[in-house]
Amino acid sequence: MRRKLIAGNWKMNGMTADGLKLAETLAQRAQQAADYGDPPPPACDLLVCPPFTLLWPVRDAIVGSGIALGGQDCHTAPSGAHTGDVSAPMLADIGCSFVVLGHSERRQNHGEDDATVRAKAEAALAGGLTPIVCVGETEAERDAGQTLAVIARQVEGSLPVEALSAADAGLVLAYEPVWAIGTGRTATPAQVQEVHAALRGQLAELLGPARAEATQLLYGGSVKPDNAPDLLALADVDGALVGGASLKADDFWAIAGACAP
Ligand SMILES: O=C[C@H](O)COP(=O)(O)O
Repeated sequence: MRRKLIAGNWKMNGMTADGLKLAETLAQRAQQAADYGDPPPPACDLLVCPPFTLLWPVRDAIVGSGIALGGQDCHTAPSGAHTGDVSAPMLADIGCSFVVLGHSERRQNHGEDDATVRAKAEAALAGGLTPIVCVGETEAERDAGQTLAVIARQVEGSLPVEALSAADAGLVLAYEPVWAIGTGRTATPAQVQEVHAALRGQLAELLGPARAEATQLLYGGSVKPDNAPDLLALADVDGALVGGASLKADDFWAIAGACAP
């Protein structure tokens, strides 16, 4: 049985006061749920991925709450002359256990291709982090009937298969249709399940059936409290990568609460 993961990708949002308030609110709720069962603890793991500037204060705000911390990107190298970059060991050092890689905004805005994403995922594994590798088709690709082919190509190119096999480590795969990110347009449950089932099948080919069954597949793209129950009930959806709604404690908590026990 795969436990669900609800991950908040704060993207480039939050000054110190905002980020701290959000993190403290989530931590208080998680603590209260764990201590008193009121509200009941969500039947999922929680993860927040703030911008680099907020990692330290958010780490301190959520310590002991059970909420995990993640970065939004990392470099392929562990250290060196890479101005403006942050490495996987640095993220691990500050308390991160996850890192989001290959998000479509990085692919589009920073020209990251599959090979780069794969190298970053290898670096993340070597640095002790669990990579959350993102894939997703554009609207034009979906309209052209290329969705499954595009996703398969991205997975083939982005997944650090050898490193995963060698390290016996895990990763999380996130399906994020580009046309659904930040648009308020969510993929239908049928569209999501079709892609996630294909992802599970491809993982079985690449990593073997047991690891494919154990790998968490997240959906991302305008996940909100009202659509979360239907999406999270799908057979091959093991959680959500939440953008905009993760910036509101009530919404993020409600999405987590939509995970069936
Ligand atoms: O990483 C998160 C995704 O890009 C989804 O963002 P969104 O929930 O604002 O659509």
